[in-house]
Amino acid sequence: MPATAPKPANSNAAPAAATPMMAQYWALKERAGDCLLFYRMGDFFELFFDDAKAAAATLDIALTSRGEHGGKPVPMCGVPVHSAESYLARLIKAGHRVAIAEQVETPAQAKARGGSKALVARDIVRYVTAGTLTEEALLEGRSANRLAALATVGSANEVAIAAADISTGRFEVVAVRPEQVDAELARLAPSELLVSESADRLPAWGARQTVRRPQGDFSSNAGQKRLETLFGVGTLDGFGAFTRGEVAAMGAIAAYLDHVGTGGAVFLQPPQRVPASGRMAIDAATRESLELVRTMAGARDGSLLGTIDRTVTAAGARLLADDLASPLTDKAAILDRLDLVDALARDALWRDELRSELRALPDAGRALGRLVAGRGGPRDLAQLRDALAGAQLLRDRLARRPDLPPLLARSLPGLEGHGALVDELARALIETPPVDAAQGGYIAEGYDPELDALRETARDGRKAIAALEAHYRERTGIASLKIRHNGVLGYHVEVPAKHADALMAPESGFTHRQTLAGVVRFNSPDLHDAAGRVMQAGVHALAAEAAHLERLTEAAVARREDIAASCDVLARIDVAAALADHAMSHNWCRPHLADEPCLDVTGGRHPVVEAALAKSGERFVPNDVSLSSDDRLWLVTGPNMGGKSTFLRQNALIIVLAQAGAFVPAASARLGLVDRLFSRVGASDNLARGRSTFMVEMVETAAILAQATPQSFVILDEVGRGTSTYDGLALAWSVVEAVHEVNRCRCLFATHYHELTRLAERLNALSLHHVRAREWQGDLVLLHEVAAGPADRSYGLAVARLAGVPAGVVKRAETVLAKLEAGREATGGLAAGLDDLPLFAAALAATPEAAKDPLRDALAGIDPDALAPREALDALYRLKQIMADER
Ligand SMILES: Nc1ncnc2c1ncn2[C@@H]1O[C@H](COP(=O)(O)OP(=O)(O)OP(=O)(O)O)[C@@H](O)[C@H]1O
Repeated sequence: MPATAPKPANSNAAPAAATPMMAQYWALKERAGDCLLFYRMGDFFELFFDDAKAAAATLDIALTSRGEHGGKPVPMCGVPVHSAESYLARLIKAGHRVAIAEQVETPAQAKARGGSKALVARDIVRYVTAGTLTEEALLEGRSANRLAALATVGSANEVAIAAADISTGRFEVVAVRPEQVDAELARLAPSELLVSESADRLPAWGARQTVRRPQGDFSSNAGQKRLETLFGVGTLDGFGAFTRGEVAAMGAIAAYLDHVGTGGAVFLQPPQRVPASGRMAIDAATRESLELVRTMAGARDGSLLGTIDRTVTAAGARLLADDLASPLTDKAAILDRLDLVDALARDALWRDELRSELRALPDAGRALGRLVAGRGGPRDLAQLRDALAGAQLLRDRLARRPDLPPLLARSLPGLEGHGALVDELARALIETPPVDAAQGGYIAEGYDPELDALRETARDGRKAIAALEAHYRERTGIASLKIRHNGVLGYHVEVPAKHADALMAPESGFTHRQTLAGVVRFNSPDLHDAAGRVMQAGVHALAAEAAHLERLTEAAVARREDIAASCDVLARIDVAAALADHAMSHNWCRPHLADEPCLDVTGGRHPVVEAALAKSGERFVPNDVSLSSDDRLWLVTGPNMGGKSTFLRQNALIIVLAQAGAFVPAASARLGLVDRLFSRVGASDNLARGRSTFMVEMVETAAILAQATPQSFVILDEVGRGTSTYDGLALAWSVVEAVHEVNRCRCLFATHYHELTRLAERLNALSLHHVRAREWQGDLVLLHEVAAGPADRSYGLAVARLAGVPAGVVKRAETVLAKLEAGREATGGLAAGLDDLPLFAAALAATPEAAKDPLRDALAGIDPDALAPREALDALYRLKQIMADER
């Protein structure tokens, strides 16, 4: 949902009657565009007009008004600056973007500049947007937070997507075909997506925020320069050979980061090209229906990820989400991961040890992101210190182990080399420094003798002040005399009002400062001196600490790429150990990768359904599957609620897990690598995208038929049920035939159309299976067991009875059913006559689809008599362009 805060009526120019403040507000609002404008007023950020209404509604705070505009009160709301972060978090979550307008001079400076009435200058110093957050409070630790940009270059055939997670610096780019855009965006799931304002179509996949940016941001030439500056290199060649589209997409990210940070640094690692070929293609609809990392409702809990995630670090959790979202197709890479999980699965002691070490490590990746962005503090440096020290210890212990799995052995060097930085940070910082540097006190004693001396002076001064208090009590005889400190007066002497007279006397040595209801406050020359020493030493100490902080931050930032590499290794170990741990406690097995397209699973389970059943003490019934090139399409029938969908999905999930390099929920599993995975399960309404259920079903089915290869795996659940019986059956029939004859992929097809079972006689690689059920003493018992052969009947009425449909209605349905079945026997039923159909392949051959020829089509669409000369010339140019595009 993009933020929509329309500008006030005539925002381009303030009306003559506008106050200077409103004029300034409008100028800033004009620049903020559709972002909510946080306008700094003293200790508050204030919002006006529609911004105020939108923010007040989202934040549930009071909407008031300030002054008038055009005779009407100006709506206003405000949030305190010190707690602005939590309000920002809620606004961002609700889909808004926010522009922060700060005061950029002090009132004194304003006065010096423009006299006593001058307005303090304000400027937008930063934009807070979903994709560009680095604040810990605003981020979900266990999820990646990506900003993506979609660029199309030249002929629309080159599309590239760049994605950056600036909280960790990960920066990737992928070139895709236009039809892959949605799948790729669904994999990346960016929280903010940039598209050019000249793009004529937005991708169907909806980011939480889609932001249109100027066309110039997507220019590949400008992009190249921006990226070279960002990375401080003379050429991008060192990072890889990028296409123009890729450079344009990455450049758009760099331009946006410039825009939102207005100059602030961001942390991006050198971009990595993600080859579309090394990963399993999973389209957006399939991801959604399999609920890999989010449920259909958008929650992590209840997804595959939420169910199996046992990682102990936030970076591990983020990597596991990435792994599940993008399973591999490279056998060697999968085996590498599996070997590591296997080794950790076999050695529980080692696994536990590693996991407890990892658990103790802070999230160094995000701490580094904040430091690079200039928003880091002493606590972030301490997190780096602890994480990197931990990484080194881990490396040393791992290096001593014999038989390290190859992936781990190769990764070890990535954990080293931080010794000098860790030593420096260890000497410089106290054990647990504060998040914020403002109060000081984070640099350790003994690190800097000058700082120690300043602190000593301050301490001595405070001691002297304490001594003065005792001395004054004695001298005045007032036992309740106290020396206090506050922000306005600094150190002062305070006595109850009844004793004040003694100190008021001119010869007392005290100077009156303030009289309050019960107490009177004084100063004295000695106190003034001591306080001055304390204050001066304090100011100098703070400055010295700040200088150290800056230097240490620079030292850490200089090593950012090595630090990020170490974080990646730690995350990989965490993921493998977590998967091993889950596998062992749930009896999962290591999958075997075969060279031929097959899927042999014994005792397979659906991890999410199994976990849900376990909560209510129920047992999941494991099921087998065995697909090969001779028997690659299983038609699964059986009663509603019998477990068909569950069976289909569990096999898709087993494939995803196996190719992500994880163990799988089965007693044994063997599979040939899957290049593309498709799932069309259930007819969930997709009214949000403006298509009817049946339309969605057909669009997705069309995608499967167009793209599935013999290496693909497809699950189809009740295709055709969204339309009339005859249309549905006819479509289901021809889809099964096409999958069998043309796509030739492995496929599980669940259906209620009993008539489809006749296909088994005609299609030799198709076999019939059913989920078992029994009626016992009038009740339906669902066994959830998959068995060979077709279902004997559909049990629809028994399920209706089970669901509590009134007995009278079920009884009536039984009468109707008996009539229908009698009719079926007489006429041959729904599928009567299908036996005479020619085979699918033969039918296809008889109606070859005319080869597409856009030039011919365009020419056919032109009526020369109806064209003016100018239009005829345009038409000629169009034809030339079509020809050029085709080459
Ligand atoms: N193997 C199993 N073991 C135990 N319970 C199961 C199993 N499979 C499914 N179930 C239970 O049965 C319920 C229904 O399963 P599922 O949705 O897969 O049935 P279905 O046959 O696809 O139904 P419909 O035809 O109505 O879509 C599940 O929510 C689960 O509680």
